[in-house]
Amino acid sequence: MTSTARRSASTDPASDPASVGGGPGERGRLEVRELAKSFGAQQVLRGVTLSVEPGSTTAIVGPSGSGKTTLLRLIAGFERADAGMVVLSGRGLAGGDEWVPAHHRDVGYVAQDGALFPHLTVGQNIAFGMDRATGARARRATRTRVAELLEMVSLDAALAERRPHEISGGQQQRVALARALAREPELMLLDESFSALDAGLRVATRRTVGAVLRDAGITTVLVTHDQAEALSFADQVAVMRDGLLAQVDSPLEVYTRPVDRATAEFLGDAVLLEAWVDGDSASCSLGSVRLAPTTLRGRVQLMLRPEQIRVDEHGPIRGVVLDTDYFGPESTVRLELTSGREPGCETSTLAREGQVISIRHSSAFIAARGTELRLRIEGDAIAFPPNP
Ligand SMILES: Nc1ncnc2c1ncn2[C@@H]1O[C@H](COP(=O)(O)OP(=O)(O)OP(=O)(O)O)[C@@H](O)[C@H]1O
Repeated sequence: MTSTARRSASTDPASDPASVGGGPGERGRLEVRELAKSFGAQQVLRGVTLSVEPGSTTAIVGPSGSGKTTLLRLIAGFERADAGMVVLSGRGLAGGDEWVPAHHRDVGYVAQDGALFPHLTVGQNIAFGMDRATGARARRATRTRVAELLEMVSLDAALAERRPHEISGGQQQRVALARALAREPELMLLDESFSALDAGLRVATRRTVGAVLRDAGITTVLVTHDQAEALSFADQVAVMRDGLLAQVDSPLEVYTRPVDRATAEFLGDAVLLEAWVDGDSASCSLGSVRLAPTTLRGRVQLMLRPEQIRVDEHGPIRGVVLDTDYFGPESTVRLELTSGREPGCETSTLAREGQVISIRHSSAFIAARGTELRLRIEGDAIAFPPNP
């Protein structure tokens, strides 16, 4: 766990904005403390604490209805929390006696559909948030700034004269970002901002937007339900479940060291096996598997990512292909484990012929049903408490 995550997991509710994080001098530092919010009888946020370093990017992921958008709206100032506080650059925005309205928060917000004004041109949309310019010189300055902002988001300045329906969805999202950037916010909130785009455009737009925000040093919080997007876009991933953050860590840590089974399964496919801890390894149907550090003892549930189980002609584990799910560069192969370990290879007391596992495999070679493959495990497995 990173130091940021450890701080984020703290339950110490600070009441003085200036004492939170790095204090007033730290432009762009976001601190969210113990935020709670209910709608009627439904408690949607149950004490969310999160630190975002200045200029860094955090992705909030979680299942539908877990409270991601509500958290973002509280940070933006579109809703009031029942308890807790929001501090940006050492300035209390919400909590205690503090309340700064949304339009005074130095916070940019880009919605899923961009929410451009359809009756205004692209240029007018971008200029909307800028100071009202009067006089020829001020109008020229606005035009120059609009052109700069269009260039910043990799759009041709000629698009300024078009209306939103005359440009593509990806271009609309970039215009929405340019409009939000025009106000030079300290914090940018992206609410499912790439979800409406198709796969290729989505990756390209995400990359451009990410680079613009990083280069401008703007602290960014992205809400997404897309795990791959969160892992690739952010410096820090916050996994939300039932109104709480289950884990806040680097993308690598949350994926390879998830704190519990639900987090592991939410972030990607998981191979889960009954196992028995034996020192720093565990015995399971795949034999003896090295464990990531754990305090658990005895019976556990073991988690491996499918890509950790590799096809290797000298591997000690054998399985017969049941079927293959092809999806472009990779396939998921379902295998039934068979006996017949190599001499000298430890036989697990939990070894079970007939157990079915899924692995990920390069699609360059598609194994036909009935083929016997030999396998080995790469890296450490994670131990979770056993199923009750
Ligand atoms: N203004 C509101 N009034 C009543 N209930 C609300 C309101 N806003 C959100 N909710 C409820 O709060 C819960 C969390 O909603 P929220 O939009 O924060 O979840 P989410 O994690 O962003 O979900 P999704 O990924 O589907 O957008 C949902 O059950 C939702 O119906």
